Amino acid sequence: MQREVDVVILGAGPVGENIADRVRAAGLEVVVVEHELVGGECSYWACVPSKVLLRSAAALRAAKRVPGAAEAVTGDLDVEAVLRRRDYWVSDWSDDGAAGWLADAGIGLERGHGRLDGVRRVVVSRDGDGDGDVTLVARHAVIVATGSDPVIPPIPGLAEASPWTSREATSVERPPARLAILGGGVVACEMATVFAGFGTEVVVLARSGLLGGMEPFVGDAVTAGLRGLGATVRTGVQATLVERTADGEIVLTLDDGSTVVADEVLVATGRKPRTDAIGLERVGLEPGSWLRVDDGLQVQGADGDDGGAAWLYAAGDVNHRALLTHQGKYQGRAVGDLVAARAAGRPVDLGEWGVHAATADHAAVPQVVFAEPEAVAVGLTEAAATKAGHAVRTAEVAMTSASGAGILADGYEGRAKLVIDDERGTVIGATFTGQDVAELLHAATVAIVGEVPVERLWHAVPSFPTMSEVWLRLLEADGRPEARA
Ligand SMILES: Cc1cc2nc3c(=O)[nH]c(=O)nc-3n(C[C@H](O)[C@H](O)[C@H](O)COP(=O)(O)OP(=O)(O)OC[C@H]3O[C@@H](n4cnc5c(N)ncnc54)[C@H](O)[C@@H]3O)c2cc1C
Ligand SMILES: NC(=O)c1ccc[n+]([C@@H]2O[C@H](COP(=O)([O-])OP(=O)(O)OC[C@H]3O[C@@H](n4cnc5c(N)ncnc54)[C@H](O)[C@@H]3O)[C@@H](O)[C@H]2O)c1
Repeated sequence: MQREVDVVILGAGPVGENIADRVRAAGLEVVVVEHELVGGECSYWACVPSKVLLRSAAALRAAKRVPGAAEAVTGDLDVEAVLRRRDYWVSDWSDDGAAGWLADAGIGLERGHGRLDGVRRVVVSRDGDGDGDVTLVARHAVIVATGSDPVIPPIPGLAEASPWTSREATSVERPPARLAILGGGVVACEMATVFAGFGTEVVVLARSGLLGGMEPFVGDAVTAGLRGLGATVRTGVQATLVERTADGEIVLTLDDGSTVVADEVLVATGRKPRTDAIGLERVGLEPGSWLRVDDGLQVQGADGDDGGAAWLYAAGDVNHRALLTHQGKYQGRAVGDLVAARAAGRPVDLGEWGVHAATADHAAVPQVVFAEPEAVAVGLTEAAATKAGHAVRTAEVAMTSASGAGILADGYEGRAKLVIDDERGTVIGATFTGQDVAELLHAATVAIVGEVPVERLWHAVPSFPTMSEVWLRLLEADGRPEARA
Protein backbone atom coordinates (compact mmCIF):
# COMPACT_ATOMS: atom_id res chain seq x y z
CA MET A 1 0.00 0.00 0.00
CA GLN A 2 1.26 3.48 -0.81
CA ARG A 3 0.12 6.79 0.64
CA GLU A 4 1.15 10.36 -0.20
CA VAL A 5 1.36 12.95 2.58
CA ASP A 6 3.07 16.34 2.98
CA VAL A 7 5.59 15.41 5.68
CA VAL A 8 6.78 12.12 7.23
CA ILE A 9 8.51 12.12 10.61
CA LEU A 10 10.49 9.08 11.71
CA GLY A 11 10.22 8.75 15.51
CA ALA A 12 7.59 10.11 17.90
CA GLY A 13 9.89 11.06 20.78
CA PRO A 14 9.67 14.57 22.25
CA VAL A 15 11.40 15.95 19.16
CA GLY A 16 9.24 14.14 16.59
CA GLU A 17 6.12 15.23 18.47
CA ASN A 18 7.23 18.87 18.43
CA ILE A 19 8.05 18.86 14.76
CA ALA A 20 4.67 17.30 13.98
CA ASP A 21 2.96 19.98 16.05
CA ARG A 22 4.62 22.83 14.13
CA VAL A 23 4.06 21.26 10.71
CA ARG A 24 0.42 20.46 11.45
CA ALA A 25 -0.20 23.95 12.87
CA ALA A 26 0.87 25.28 9.47
CA GLY A 27 -1.88 23.23 7.85
CA LEU A 28 0.25 20.44 6.36
CA GLU A 29 -0.71 16.75 6.39
CA VAL A 30 1.80 14.92 8.58
CA VAL A 31 2.36 11.30 9.60
CA VAL A 32 4.64 10.24 12.46
CA VAL A 33 6.09 6.73 12.48
CA GLU A 34 6.74 5.13 15.88
CA HIS A 35 7.80 1.56 16.62
CA GLU A 36 7.68 1.75 20.42
CA LEU A 37 5.93 4.38 22.59
CA VAL A 38 4.76 7.82 21.52
CA GLY A 39 6.74 10.14 23.78
CA GLY A 40 10.08 8.39 23.25
CA GLU A 41 12.98 7.75 25.58
CA CYS A 42 12.47 11.00 27.48
CA SER A 43 8.95 10.29 28.68
CA TYR A 44 9.33 6.67 29.77
CA TRP A 45 13.00 5.82 30.44
CA ALA A 46 15.02 9.03 30.64
CA CYS A 47 14.26 12.63 31.69
CA VAL A 48 10.86 12.14 33.29
CA PRO A 49 11.35 9.00 35.41
CA SER A 50 14.90 9.97 36.40
CA LYS A 51 13.83 13.38 37.66
CA VAL A 52 10.87 11.92 39.55
CA LEU A 53 13.14 9.29 41.14
CA LEU A 54 15.52 12.08 42.22
CA ARG A 55 12.97 14.51 43.56
CA SER A 56 11.76 12.87 46.79
CA ALA A 57 15.19 12.31 48.32
CA ALA A 58 16.23 15.83 47.28
CA ALA A 59 13.16 17.25 49.06
CA LEU A 60 14.01 15.21 52.15
CA ARG A 61 17.61 16.42 52.16
CA ALA A 62 16.40 20.00 51.72
CA ALA A 63 14.10 19.71 54.72
CA LYS A 64 16.90 18.26 56.84
CA ARG A 65 19.05 21.33 56.09
CA VAL A 66 16.59 23.74 57.68
CA PRO A 67 16.30 23.77 61.48
CA GLY A 68 12.67 23.61 62.47
CA ALA A 69 11.80 21.55 59.43
CA ALA A 70 14.62 19.06 60.13
CA GLU A 71 13.13 18.14 63.51
CA ALA A 72 9.84 17.31 61.79
CA VAL A 73 11.54 14.71 59.57
CA THR A 74 11.13 11.57 61.60
CA GLY A 75 11.28 8.81 59.02
CA ASP A 76 13.32 7.57 56.06
CA LEU A 77 12.62 7.88 52.36
CA ASP A 78 9.62 5.75 51.37
CA VAL A 79 11.12 4.07 48.31
CA GLU A 80 7.88 2.27 47.42
CA ALA A 81 6.05 5.61 47.30
CA VAL A 82 8.79 7.09 45.13
CA LEU A 83 8.46 4.20 42.66
CA ARG A 84 4.66 4.55 42.62
CA ARG A 85 5.03 8.27 41.83
CA ARG A 86 7.47 7.34 39.02
CA ASP A 87 4.91 4.86 37.64
CA TYR A 88 2.28 7.62 37.59
CA TRP A 89 4.60 10.01 35.73
CA VAL A 90 5.43 7.42 33.06
CA SER A 91 1.73 6.53 32.76
CA ASP A 92 2.65 2.91 33.62
CA TRP A 93 4.56 2.88 30.31
CA SER A 94 1.36 3.39 28.31
CA ASP A 95 1.28 5.96 25.52
CA ASP A 96 -2.51 6.20 25.28
CA GLY A 97 -2.41 9.82 26.42
CA ALA A 98 0.38 10.83 24.06
CA ALA A 99 -1.19 9.03 21.10
CA GLY A 100 -4.52 10.68 21.95
CA TRP A 101 -2.85 14.08 21.83
CA LEU A 102 -1.53 13.32 18.33
CA ALA A 103 -5.00 12.30 17.17
CA ASP A 104 -6.61 15.42 18.66
CA ALA A 105 -4.02 17.59 16.91
CA GLY A 106 -4.81 15.95 13.58
CA ILE A 107 -1.41 14.28 13.33
CA GLY A 108 -1.35 10.84 11.70
CA LEU A 109 0.40 7.95 13.49
CA GLU A 110 1.77 4.82 11.83
CA ARG A 111 2.78 2.27 14.43
CA GLY A 112 5.70 0.21 13.16
CA HIS A 113 9.35 0.33 12.17
CA GLY A 114 10.12 2.97 9.56
CA ARG A 115 13.05 3.06 7.15
CA LEU A 116 14.01 5.26 4.24
CA ASP A 117 13.46 3.71 0.83
CA GLY A 118 14.83 6.33 -1.52
CA VAL A 119 14.27 10.06 -1.90
CA ARG A 120 11.08 11.19 -0.05
CA ARG A 121 10.03 7.58 0.57
CA VAL A 122 9.58 5.77 3.88
CA VAL A 123 8.50 2.14 4.27
CA VAL A 124 6.76 1.22 7.51
CA SER A 125 6.65 -2.41 8.66
CA ARG A 126 3.48 -2.18 10.64
CA ASP A 127 3.32 -3.58 14.18
CA GLY A 128 1.24 -6.54 15.25
CA ASP A 129 -1.91 -7.11 13.24
CA GLY A 130 -1.20 -4.22 10.87
CA ASP A 131 -2.07 -5.13 7.29
CA GLY A 132 1.44 -5.34 5.83
CA ASP A 133 3.93 -2.65 4.91
CA VAL A 134 2.90 0.83 3.94
CA THR A 135 5.02 3.15 1.79
CA LEU A 136 4.70 6.80 2.71
CA VAL A 137 5.70 9.25 -0.01
CA ALA A 138 6.42 12.75 1.29
CA ARG A 139 5.47 15.69 -0.94
CA HIS A 140 7.74 18.05 0.99
CA ALA A 141 10.02 16.45 3.58
CA VAL A 142 11.10 13.47 5.62
CA ILE A 143 12.40 14.39 9.08
CA VAL A 144 14.40 11.85 11.07
CA ALA A 145 14.02 12.05 14.87
CA THR A 146 14.89 8.50 15.87
CA GLY A 147 16.99 9.40 18.92
CA SER A 148 19.88 7.46 20.40
CA ASP A 149 20.70 4.20 22.20
CA PRO A 150 23.16 3.53 25.02
CA VAL A 151 26.65 2.39 24.13
CA ILE A 152 27.88 -0.85 25.71
CA PRO A 153 31.68 -0.56 25.57
CA PRO A 154 33.64 -3.65 24.43
CA ILE A 155 34.84 -4.61 27.90
CA PRO A 156 35.35 -8.41 28.04
CA GLY A 157 32.32 -10.10 29.63
CA LEU A 158 30.25 -6.92 29.97
CA ALA A 159 27.60 -7.58 27.31
CA GLU A 160 27.21 -11.21 28.51
CA ALA A 161 26.71 -10.08 32.14
CA SER A 162 23.26 -8.57 31.33
CA PRO A 163 24.25 -5.07 32.40
CA TRP A 164 21.71 -2.41 33.16
CA THR A 165 21.39 0.57 30.85
CA SER A 166 19.55 3.74 31.82
CA ARG A 167 16.30 1.94 30.91
CA GLU A 168 16.64 -0.70 33.63
CA ALA A 169 17.76 1.96 36.11
CA THR A 170 14.86 4.33 35.49
CA SER A 171 12.25 1.52 35.40
CA VAL A 172 13.64 -0.27 38.48
CA GLU A 173 11.09 -2.21 40.54
CA ARG A 174 13.34 -3.26 43.43
CA PRO A 175 16.56 -1.27 43.99
CA PRO A 176 19.55 -3.60 44.31
CA ALA A 177 21.58 -3.71 47.51
CA ARG A 178 24.79 -2.95 45.58
CA LEU A 179 25.11 -1.10 42.27
CA ALA A 180 28.29 -0.50 40.27
CA ILE A 181 28.11 2.30 37.71
CA LEU A 182 30.48 2.53 34.74
CA GLY A 183 31.00 6.10 33.49
CA GLY A 184 31.35 9.56 34.95
CA GLY A 185 28.88 11.56 32.85
CA VAL A 186 25.39 12.85 33.46
CA VAL A 187 23.60 9.50 33.62
CA ALA A 188 26.21 8.09 36.01
CA CYS A 189 25.99 11.08 38.36
CA GLU A 190 22.19 11.30 38.37
CA MET A 191 21.69 7.56 38.81
CA ALA A 192 24.32 7.41 41.56
CA THR A 193 22.32 10.16 43.32
CA VAL A 194 19.06 8.23 42.86
CA PHE A 195 20.30 4.90 44.13
CA ALA A 196 22.44 6.31 46.95
CA GLY A 197 19.26 8.12 48.03
CA PHE A 198 17.43 4.75 48.03
CA GLY A 199 20.07 3.30 50.35
CA THR A 200 21.80 1.20 47.69
CA GLU A 201 25.57 0.76 48.12
CA VAL A 202 26.78 2.62 45.02
CA VAL A 203 30.25 2.48 43.46
CA VAL A 204 30.93 4.87 40.56
CA LEU A 205 33.83 3.78 38.34
CA ALA A 206 34.96 6.64 36.12
CA ARG A 207 37.99 6.55 33.89
CA SER A 208 38.54 10.30 34.44
CA GLY A 209 36.86 12.84 36.73
CA LEU A 210 33.09 13.29 36.91
CA LEU A 211 31.26 15.55 34.43
CA GLY A 212 34.42 16.27 32.47
CA GLY A 213 32.78 18.62 29.96
CA MET A 214 31.88 21.17 32.64
CA GLU A 215 34.01 23.58 34.71
CA PRO A 216 36.45 21.56 36.88
CA PHE A 217 34.80 22.64 40.16
CA VAL A 218 31.61 20.85 39.08
CA GLY A 219 33.16 17.39 39.11
CA ASP A 220 34.77 18.11 42.47
CA ALA A 221 31.42 19.23 43.94
CA VAL A 222 29.47 16.24 42.65
CA THR A 223 32.19 13.82 43.75
CA ALA A 224 31.99 15.30 47.25
CA GLY A 225 28.18 15.33 47.13
CA LEU A 226 27.94 11.67 46.15
CA ARG A 227 30.45 10.69 48.82
CA GLY A 228 28.34 12.63 51.28
CA LEU A 229 25.42 10.37 50.34
CA GLY A 230 27.57 7.34 51.13
CA ALA A 231 28.51 6.44 47.54
CA THR A 232 32.02 5.40 46.59
CA VAL A 233 33.46 7.38 43.69
CA ARG A 234 36.57 5.96 42.08
CA THR A 235 38.14 8.03 39.31
CA GLY A 236 41.01 7.11 36.97
CA VAL A 237 39.92 3.46 36.81
CA GLN A 238 38.74 1.25 33.95
CA ALA A 239 36.97 -2.09 34.13
CA THR A 240 38.92 -4.72 32.18
CA LEU A 241 36.70 -7.74 32.84
CA VAL A 242 33.09 -8.19 33.97
CA GLU A 243 31.57 -11.50 35.09
CA ARG A 244 28.19 -12.52 36.47
CA THR A 245 28.75 -15.41 38.82
CA ALA A 246 26.50 -18.46 39.16
CA ASP A 247 24.79 -16.88 42.16
CA GLY A 248 24.05 -13.72 40.19
CA GLU A 249 26.69 -11.40 41.58
CA ILE A 250 28.59 -9.05 39.28
CA VAL A 251 32.37 -9.06 39.65
CA LEU A 252 34.28 -6.23 37.95
CA THR A 253 38.03 -6.44 37.59
CA LEU A 254 39.68 -3.02 37.28
CA ASP A 255 42.88 -2.00 35.53
CA ASP A 256 44.61 -1.45 38.90
CA GLY A 257 44.03 -5.16 39.69
CA SER A 258 41.31 -4.55 42.29
CA THR A 259 37.79 -5.96 42.07
CA VAL A 260 34.36 -4.56 42.80
CA VAL A 261 31.42 -6.86 43.60
CA ALA A 262 27.86 -5.70 43.05
CA ASP A 263 24.37 -7.02 42.38
CA GLU A 264 23.95 -5.04 39.16
CA VAL A 265 26.17 -2.98 36.91
CA LEU A 266 24.80 0.11 35.16
CA VAL A 267 26.53 1.11 31.93
CA ALA A 268 26.46 4.90 31.53
CA THR A 269 29.14 5.46 28.94
CA GLY A 270 27.39 7.58 26.33
CA ARG A 271 25.03 7.12 23.41
CA LYS A 272 25.06 6.01 19.76
CA PRO A 273 22.66 7.08 17.00
CA ARG A 274 19.55 5.00 16.25
CA THR A 275 20.33 4.91 12.56
CA ASP A 276 21.55 1.38 11.94
CA ALA A 277 18.24 0.10 10.55
CA ILE A 278 16.54 3.14 9.04
CA GLY A 279 17.58 2.66 5.40
CA LEU A 280 20.35 5.27 5.29
CA GLU A 281 22.11 3.16 2.64
CA ARG A 282 19.05 3.71 0.38
CA VAL A 283 19.75 7.47 0.29
CA GLY A 284 23.55 7.47 0.05
CA LEU A 285 24.34 7.71 3.77
CA GLU A 286 26.23 5.44 6.16
CA PRO A 287 24.04 3.19 8.38
CA GLY A 288 24.79 3.65 12.06
CA SER A 289 26.22 7.15 11.64
CA TRP A 290 25.11 10.36 13.37
CA LEU A 291 23.22 12.49 10.84
CA ARG A 292 25.27 15.56 10.00
CA VAL A 293 23.05 18.62 9.57
CA ASP A 294 23.45 22.34 8.88
CA ASP A 295 21.79 25.04 10.99
CA GLY A 296 18.56 24.45 9.07
CA LEU A 297 18.68 20.81 10.25
CA GLN A 298 19.06 19.61 6.66
CA VAL A 299 20.96 16.32 6.44
CA GLN A 300 24.21 16.77 4.54
CA GLY A 301 25.18 14.44 1.71
CA ALA A 302 21.87 12.62 1.14
CA ASP A 303 20.76 11.63 -2.37
CA GLY A 304 18.51 14.18 -4.01
CA ASP A 305 20.03 16.85 -1.79
CA ASP A 306 21.56 18.75 -4.73
CA GLY A 307 20.27 21.94 -6.31
CA GLY A 308 18.62 23.13 -3.09
CA ALA A 309 15.81 20.58 -3.28
CA ALA A 310 15.90 19.99 0.46
CA TRP A 311 13.88 16.98 1.55
CA LEU A 312 15.74 15.16 4.35
CA TYR A 313 16.16 16.73 7.78
CA ALA A 314 17.19 15.40 11.19
CA ALA A 315 16.54 16.79 14.66
CA GLY A 316 17.14 15.71 18.25
CA ASP A 317 19.70 13.23 19.54
CA VAL A 318 20.16 11.65 16.11
CA ASN A 319 22.07 14.69 14.77
CA HIS A 320 24.46 14.74 17.75
CA ARG A 321 24.33 18.53 18.19
CA ALA A 322 23.08 18.42 21.79
CA LEU A 323 21.64 15.26 23.36
CA LEU A 324 19.00 17.06 25.38
CA THR A 325 15.22 17.09 25.11
CA HIS A 326 14.83 20.87 25.29
CA GLN A 327 17.49 21.48 22.64
CA GLY A 328 16.01 18.81 20.34
CA LYS A 329 12.59 20.40 20.73
CA TYR A 330 14.11 23.79 19.88
CA GLN A 331 15.50 22.23 16.70
CA GLY A 332 12.06 20.69 16.13
CA ARG A 333 10.32 24.08 16.25
CA ALA A 334 12.86 25.54 13.83
CA VAL A 335 12.74 22.71 11.31
CA GLY A 336 8.96 22.32 11.51
CA ASP A 337 8.48 25.99 10.67
CA LEU A 338 11.20 25.82 7.99
CA VAL A 339 9.58 22.89 6.20
CA ALA A 340 6.19 24.61 6.39
CA ALA A 341 7.62 27.88 5.04
CA ARG A 342 9.35 26.11 2.15
CA ALA A 343 6.18 24.14 1.36
CA ALA A 344 4.20 27.38 1.17
CA GLY A 345 6.88 29.18 -0.85
CA ARG A 346 7.36 31.70 1.96
CA PRO A 347 10.80 33.23 2.65
CA VAL A 348 13.00 31.40 5.12
CA ASP A 349 15.46 32.95 7.55
CA LEU A 350 18.53 30.79 8.08
CA GLY A 351 20.85 33.62 9.10
CA GLU A 352 22.49 33.69 12.53
CA TRP A 353 19.64 33.75 15.10
CA GLY A 354 17.14 33.55 12.21
CA VAL A 355 13.77 32.03 13.10
CA HIS A 356 14.52 28.87 11.09
CA ALA A 357 18.13 28.40 12.27
CA ALA A 358 19.21 26.37 15.32
CA THR A 359 21.93 28.91 16.17
CA ALA A 360 21.68 28.35 19.92
CA ASP A 361 23.12 24.85 19.45
CA HIS A 362 26.52 26.50 19.00
CA ALA A 363 26.37 29.25 21.59
CA ALA A 364 23.90 28.59 24.35
CA VAL A 365 22.96 25.00 25.21
CA PRO A 366 21.70 24.92 28.81
CA GLN A 367 22.04 21.74 30.84
CA VAL A 368 20.89 20.88 34.34
CA VAL A 369 22.51 17.88 35.99
CA PHE A 370 20.11 16.88 38.77
CA ALA A 371 22.79 15.30 40.94
CA GLU A 372 23.78 15.99 44.56
CA PRO A 373 24.44 18.90 44.35
CA GLU A 374 22.74 20.25 41.23
CA ALA A 375 25.22 21.34 38.57
CA VAL A 376 24.07 23.57 35.74
CA ALA A 377 25.80 25.27 32.86
CA VAL A 378 25.16 27.11 29.61
CA GLY A 379 27.49 28.30 26.86
CA LEU A 380 31.23 27.80 27.01
CA THR A 381 33.48 26.79 29.88
CA GLU A 382 36.61 28.88 30.36
CA ALA A 383 38.70 26.11 28.77
CA ALA A 384 36.36 25.69 25.79
CA ALA A 385 36.16 29.45 25.23
CA THR A 386 39.94 29.83 25.29
CA LYS A 387 40.30 26.86 22.95
CA ALA A 388 37.79 28.49 20.57
CA GLY A 389 39.99 31.59 20.45
CA HIS A 390 38.01 33.95 22.68
CA ALA A 391 39.94 36.36 24.89
CA VAL A 392 38.14 35.80 28.17
CA ARG A 393 37.99 37.01 31.71
CA THR A 394 36.09 35.17 34.44
CA ALA A 395 34.26 35.96 37.65
CA GLU A 396 33.80 33.28 40.29
CA VAL A 397 32.16 33.42 43.72
CA ALA A 398 30.71 31.12 46.37
CA MET A 399 26.94 30.76 46.17
CA THR A 400 26.77 31.74 49.86
CA SER A 401 27.87 35.23 48.87
CA ALA A 402 24.14 35.64 48.14
CA SER A 403 22.19 35.62 51.40
CA GLY A 404 19.36 33.80 49.64
CA ALA A 405 21.53 30.67 49.51
CA GLY A 406 22.32 30.78 53.22
CA ILE A 407 18.64 31.25 54.07
CA LEU A 408 17.64 28.38 51.76
CA ALA A 409 19.76 25.84 53.64
CA ASP A 410 22.19 25.74 56.55
CA GLY A 411 25.65 24.73 55.42
CA TYR A 412 24.83 25.63 51.81
CA GLU A 413 27.69 24.80 49.45
CA GLY A 414 28.03 25.87 45.85
CA ARG A 415 29.90 28.03 43.37
CA ALA A 416 29.04 30.33 40.49
CA LYS A 417 31.23 31.31 37.56
CA LEU A 418 30.81 33.55 34.54
CA VAL A 419 32.97 33.42 31.43
CA ILE A 420 33.02 36.85 29.78
CA ASP A 421 34.21 37.64 26.28
CA ASP A 422 36.72 40.37 27.10
CA GLU A 423 36.53 42.02 23.68
CA ARG A 424 32.76 42.08 23.31
CA GLY A 425 32.00 42.52 27.02
CA THR A 426 29.28 39.87 27.01
CA VAL A 427 28.72 36.67 28.97
CA ILE A 428 29.50 33.56 26.90
CA GLY A 429 29.37 30.93 29.63
CA ALA A 430 27.90 30.40 33.08
CA THR A 431 28.07 27.57 35.61
CA PHE A 432 26.41 27.14 38.99
CA THR A 433 26.52 24.34 41.57
CA GLY A 434 24.47 23.91 44.72
CA GLN A 435 20.99 23.10 45.93
CA ASP A 436 18.22 24.41 43.68
CA VAL A 437 20.50 26.28 41.26
CA ALA A 438 18.58 24.91 38.25
CA GLU A 439 16.28 27.91 38.18
CA LEU A 440 19.25 30.31 38.00
CA LEU A 441 20.26 28.99 34.62
CA HIS A 442 17.69 30.60 32.38
CA ALA A 443 18.82 34.11 33.27
CA ALA A 444 22.28 33.14 32.04
CA THR A 445 20.83 31.67 28.85
CA VAL A 446 18.93 34.91 28.19
CA ALA A 447 22.09 36.98 28.82
CA ILE A 448 24.11 34.85 26.38
CA VAL A 449 21.49 34.63 23.63
CA GLY A 450 20.68 38.33 23.99
CA GLU A 451 24.40 39.21 23.98
CA VAL A 452 23.60 41.62 26.82
CA PRO A 453 26.62 43.81 27.62
CA VAL A 454 27.89 43.13 31.15
CA GLU A 455 27.62 46.88 31.82
CA ARG A 456 23.87 46.62 31.19
CA LEU A 457 23.55 43.61 33.50
CA TRP A 458 24.31 45.98 36.41
CA HIS A 459 20.83 47.40 35.75
CA ALA A 460 19.20 43.93 36.05
CA VAL A 461 18.61 44.05 39.79
CA PRO A 462 18.05 40.69 41.53
CA SER A 463 15.57 40.65 44.39
CA PHE A 464 16.75 40.48 47.99
CA PRO A 465 17.20 37.91 49.47
CA THR A 466 17.08 35.46 46.55
CA MET A 467 19.82 33.22 45.22
CA SER A 468 19.74 35.32 42.04
CA GLU A 469 21.74 37.91 43.98
CA VAL A 470 24.71 35.74 43.11
CA TRP A 471 24.54 37.58 39.76
CA LEU A 472 25.31 40.82 41.60
CA ARG A 473 28.20 39.17 43.45
CA LEU A 474 29.56 37.91 40.11
CA LEU A 475 29.35 41.41 38.63
CA GLU A 476 31.09 42.82 41.70
CA ALA A 477 33.84 40.21 41.31
CA ASP A 478 34.19 41.35 37.69
CA GLY A 479 34.35 45.02 38.75
CA ARG A 480 32.21 48.16 38.33
CA PRO A 481 32.28 49.42 34.73
CA GLU A 482 34.09 52.70 35.54
CA ALA A 483 36.74 50.79 37.48
CA ARG A 484 37.30 48.60 34.44
CA ALA A 485 37.59 51.55 32.02
C1 LIG B 1 18.70 8.52 31.88
C2 LIG B 1 18.55 9.74 31.00
C3 LIG B 1 18.09 10.91 31.55
C4 LIG B 1 17.95 12.04 30.76
N1 LIG B 1 17.53 13.20 31.35
C5 LIG B 1 17.39 14.31 30.61
C6 LIG B 1 16.93 15.52 31.20
O1 LIG B 1 16.68 15.60 32.40
N2 LIG B 1 16.79 16.60 30.41
C7 LIG B 1 17.08 16.56 29.08
O2 LIG B 1 16.93 17.58 28.40
N3 LIG B 1 17.51 15.43 28.48
C8 LIG B 1 17.67 14.30 29.22
N4 LIG B 1 18.08 13.14 28.62
C9 LIG B 1 18.28 13.12 27.17
C10 LIG B 1 16.92 12.94 26.45
O3 LIG B 1 16.31 11.75 26.89
C11 LIG B 1 17.10 12.90 24.94
O4 LIG B 1 17.86 14.02 24.54
C12 LIG B 1 15.74 12.92 24.24
O5 LIG B 1 14.97 11.80 24.59
C13 LIG B 1 15.94 12.97 22.73
O6 LIG B 1 14.69 13.03 22.11
P1 LIG B 1 14.50 12.44 20.63
O7 LIG B 1 13.06 12.68 20.29
O8 LIG B 1 15.57 12.94 19.76
O9 LIG B 1 14.76 10.87 20.79
P2 LIG B 1 13.96 9.77 21.62
O10 LIG B 1 13.38 10.30 22.86
O11 LIG B 1 14.90 8.62 21.73
O12 LIG B 1 12.76 9.37 20.66
C14 LIG B 1 12.97 8.74 19.44
C15 LIG B 1 11.75 7.93 19.08
O13 LIG B 1 11.91 7.37 17.79
C16 LIG B 1 11.44 6.03 17.79
N5 LIG B 1 12.11 5.34 16.69
C17 LIG B 1 13.44 5.18 16.53
N6 LIG B 1 13.71 4.56 15.36
C18 LIG B 1 12.51 4.31 14.78
C19 LIG B 1 12.13 3.71 13.56
N7 LIG B 1 13.03 3.25 12.69
N8 LIG B 1 10.82 3.61 13.29
C20 LIG B 1 9.89 4.07 14.15
N9 LIG B 1 10.20 4.68 15.31
C21 LIG B 1 11.49 4.81 15.61
C22 LIG B 1 11.80 5.53 19.17
O14 LIG B 1 11.03 4.41 19.52
C23 LIG B 1 11.51 6.76 20.03
O15 LIG B 1 10.19 6.78 20.47
C24 LIG B 1 18.26 11.99 29.38
C25 LIG B 1 18.72 10.81 28.81
C26 LIG B 1 18.88 9.68 29.61
C27 LIG B 1 19.36 8.41 28.98
N1 LIG C 1 19.91 16.08 33.13
C1 LIG C 1 20.25 15.95 31.86
O1 LIG C 1 20.26 16.91 31.10
C2 LIG C 1 20.63 14.61 31.33
C3 LIG C 1 20.56 13.49 32.14
C4 LIG C 1 20.99 12.28 31.64
C5 LIG C 1 21.45 12.19 30.34
N2 LIG C 1 21.48 13.29 29.57
C6 LIG C 1 22.03 13.22 28.20
O2 LIG C 1 22.19 11.89 27.82
C7 LIG C 1 23.43 11.72 27.19
C8 LIG C 1 24.05 10.44 27.63
O3 LIG C 1 24.53 10.52 28.98
P1 LIG C 1 25.74 9.62 29.44
O4 LIG C 1 26.02 9.94 30.85
O5 LIG C 1 25.51 8.22 29.04
O6 LIG C 1 26.91 10.13 28.51
P2 LIG C 1 28.04 11.24 28.76
O7 LIG C 1 28.64 11.47 27.43
O8 LIG C 1 27.53 12.37 29.56
O9 LIG C 1 29.11 10.50 29.70
C9 LIG C 1 29.74 9.33 29.31
C10 LIG C 1 30.78 8.95 30.36
O10 LIG C 1 31.24 7.64 30.10
C11 LIG C 1 32.66 7.65 30.07
N3 LIG C 1 33.05 6.59 29.14
C12 LIG C 1 32.89 6.57 27.80
N4 LIG C 1 33.34 5.41 27.29
C13 LIG C 1 33.82 4.70 28.33
C14 LIG C 1 34.43 3.43 28.44
N5 LIG C 1 34.64 2.68 27.39
N6 LIG C 1 34.77 3.00 29.67
C15 LIG C 1 34.57 3.78 30.76
N7 LIG C 1 33.99 4.99 30.72
C16 LIG C 1 33.63 5.45 29.51
C17 LIG C 1 33.05 9.05 29.66
O11 LIG C 1 34.35 9.35 30.09
C18 LIG C 1 31.98 9.87 30.38
O12 LIG C 1 32.34 10.08 31.72
C19 LIG C 1 24.29 12.92 27.51
O13 LIG C 1 24.77 13.48 26.32
C20 LIG C 1 23.40 13.87 28.24
O14 LIG C 1 23.33 15.12 27.60
C21 LIG C 1 21.09 14.50 30.04
